[in-house]
Amino acid sequence: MYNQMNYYKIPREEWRDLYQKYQVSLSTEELGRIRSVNDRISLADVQDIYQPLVHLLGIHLESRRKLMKKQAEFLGIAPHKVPFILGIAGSVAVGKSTTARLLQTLLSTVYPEKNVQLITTDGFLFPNKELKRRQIMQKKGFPESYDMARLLTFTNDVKNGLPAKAPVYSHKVYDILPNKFEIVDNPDILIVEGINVLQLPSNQQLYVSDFFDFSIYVDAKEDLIRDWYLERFETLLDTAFLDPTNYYYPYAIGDRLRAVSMARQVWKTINSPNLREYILPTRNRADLILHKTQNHLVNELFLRKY
Ligand SMILES: Nc1ncnc2c1ncn2[C@@H]1O[C@H](COP(=O)(O)OP(=O)(O)OP(=O)(O)O)[C@@H](O)[C@H]1O
Ligand SMILES: CC(C)(CO)[C@@H](O)C(=O)NCCC(=O)O
Repeated sequence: MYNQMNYYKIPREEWRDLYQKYQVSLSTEELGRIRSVNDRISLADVQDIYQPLVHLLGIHLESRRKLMKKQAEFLGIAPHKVPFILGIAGSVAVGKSTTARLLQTLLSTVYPEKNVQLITTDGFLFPNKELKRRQIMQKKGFPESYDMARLLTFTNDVKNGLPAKAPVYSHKVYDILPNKFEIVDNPDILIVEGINVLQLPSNQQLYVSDFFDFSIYVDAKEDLIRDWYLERFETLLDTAFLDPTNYYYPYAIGDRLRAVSMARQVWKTINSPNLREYILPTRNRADLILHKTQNHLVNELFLRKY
């Protein structure tokens, strides 16, 4: 373990051994659930990286619960449930949603009595129509393309125990789906995943992360992330092939090399500048940085000291 500013830098081999004695072996059924999140997830990573992480999250959950109880006693009010919110940040295509779904599965396995819900901030993008009206269609994912006020209200409602509705974005349609919502109601744990969760909205006084009890930044070298983006793009083409309503259909039936070169261009002109200018600068706000290398394997972790 090394000291690095306000983080402990922990190599994989050390992290793996930290909580060894608490590790539980997963049943075939549990492994099946993990496989259904993404069948390429390394089971060595599940055991060596994500299981200790769930243990650490358990420590935070418990201390948060105790603090809330003591604070209620101090105020002389009845203790009430305050959902624990876990934020997951990082670049487009770095693997936030895969990490989020994996943690949802593991947390639900370790704490079967807890209701663990998950949303992505993609749903808080303005619809394409509004992006066009504002002439920022080429800035999808940049801070100005999100309705951050709505995301803040949503997070505030969840913390206050109110049912909250999150709009839904579809990669397949490349737009917000009209009249479709995810309802978050009475969770014990809510995972909020998105490129912007550690950003400060320009015209607001609050960070979304003010509502977080723990935050994770998923990190990797940009060249690798770009490759993962391009690989995912090709997978999207493979599924879009038979569906003319799919946004990617024209690319799927056209020349493959041209389609991939178009995706490279999107990376270069949209997702890469967004990463460098707006996402990467939020990394140092995270409580934990998960650093990935080839094949999404985690090689080191940075845990905030205080
Ligand atoms: N742990 C992992 N093991 C193997 N493959 C992974 C892992 N995490 C992510 N991937 C793959 O990397 C690609 C990007 O992952 P994912 O869609 O989860 O990223 P994301 O950060 O949520 O992207 P976006 O911001 O665009 O929604 C996908 O093709 C996914 O299958
Ligand atoms: C929806 C976002 C912004 C974030 O997940 C991203 O996946 C995206 O669509 N970016 C716009 C450029 C592109 O098509 O990749």
